[in-house]
Amino acid sequence: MNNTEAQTSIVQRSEFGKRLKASMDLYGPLCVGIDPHRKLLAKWGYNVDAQGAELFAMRMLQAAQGRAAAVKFQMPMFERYGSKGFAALERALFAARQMGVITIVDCLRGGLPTTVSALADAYLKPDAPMLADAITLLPYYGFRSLTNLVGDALENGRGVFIASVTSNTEGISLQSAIRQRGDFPGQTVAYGVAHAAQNFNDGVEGMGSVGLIIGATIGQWMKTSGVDPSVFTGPILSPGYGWQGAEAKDLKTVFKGTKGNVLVTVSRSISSKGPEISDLAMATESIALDVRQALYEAMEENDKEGVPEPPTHTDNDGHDPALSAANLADGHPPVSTPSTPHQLHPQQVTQHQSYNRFLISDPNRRSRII
Ligand SMILES: O=c1ccn([C@@H]2O[C@H](COP(=O)(O)O)[C@@H](O)[C@H]2O)c(=O)[nH]1
Repeated sequence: MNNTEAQTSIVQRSEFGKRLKASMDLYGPLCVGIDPHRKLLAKWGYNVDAQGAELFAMRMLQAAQGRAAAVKFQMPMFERYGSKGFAALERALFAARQMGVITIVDCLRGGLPTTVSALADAYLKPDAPMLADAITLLPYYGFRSLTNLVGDALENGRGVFIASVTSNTEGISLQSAIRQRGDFPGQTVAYGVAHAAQNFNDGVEGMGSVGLIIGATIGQWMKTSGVDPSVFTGPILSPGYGWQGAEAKDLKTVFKGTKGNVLVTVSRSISSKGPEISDLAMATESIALDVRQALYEAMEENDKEGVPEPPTHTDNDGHDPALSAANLADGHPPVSTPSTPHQLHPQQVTQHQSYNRFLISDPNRRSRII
């Protein structure tokens, strides 16, 4: 690879993270989940079929546009209608692109490398029929089974979210299991996933493009999981808030010390307020505010524990004029400062120093997040 190619590759590899971060800076850390549950379609007065799912998706998109950083489509809830369901998802994704909304397709897939490579053709390559900005993946065939697919995503300026600690409490028994051999022996399954994902983000300025899924419901299991979200520099997609029971205090516990890279995805707590777009919009705005406040306080938690806070330069309202929405919309990259040491389990420190190296310590982050 020559220098220009290498440069292009670096730009492409960081593109999704930069776009998502700019959107989070503009609209806050909420992702609106578009899950056309059959009960909701009936409640909204739609047919329980592909057309109903599409109409539902279009309404949710309108409520999300300008109020949330991204939307997440629940793929199996379209797939259940067969080819018509896929066509509905295709059109909803096309509409989202036209509206400038960042899209995640929650396909939660995993498999042998050659098999999952087909997902890049379906969702991530420029001529993909269901082109999305990112997809979700399951790592339980081993993280390396996903390596080529992750590479395809990055080379096309797109991203992935890989399940590390899922929001269903049953998941923790598998995810906190200790690896017996292979990569990361002696560490939990979830830790190995987080570390392998972080490797892709190392060296990327600002937020990376390889994300994790960490449920907001699993506060009591965080230590057991072996995962420390505060040292991860890619985006973290967090389901579980609202309908599944997680509250603001849980976001503060799970994401203590994170640096503006948590994207909370909320579906039923918004869609259950439909079908009126004004009601959906109100629910979106209200949840967006609560989530933003909770994550801001989660960031502060770490500051209280002695991590020095760099000086901020704000105007009287506490906003940094240099980081106005317009400025960020112009694509100005986030400012990074050198990393700050973080507490890890001693075994983790010796074996996996690099997991700890890339804290995003952003002097302007307060004013950007508030
Ligand atoms: O660990 C996970 C991974 C994915 N999800 C998905 O997120 C949404 C949550 O919807 P709510 O209605 O806000 O509960 C849904 O699509 C799940 O399949 C998850 O919940 N947990």
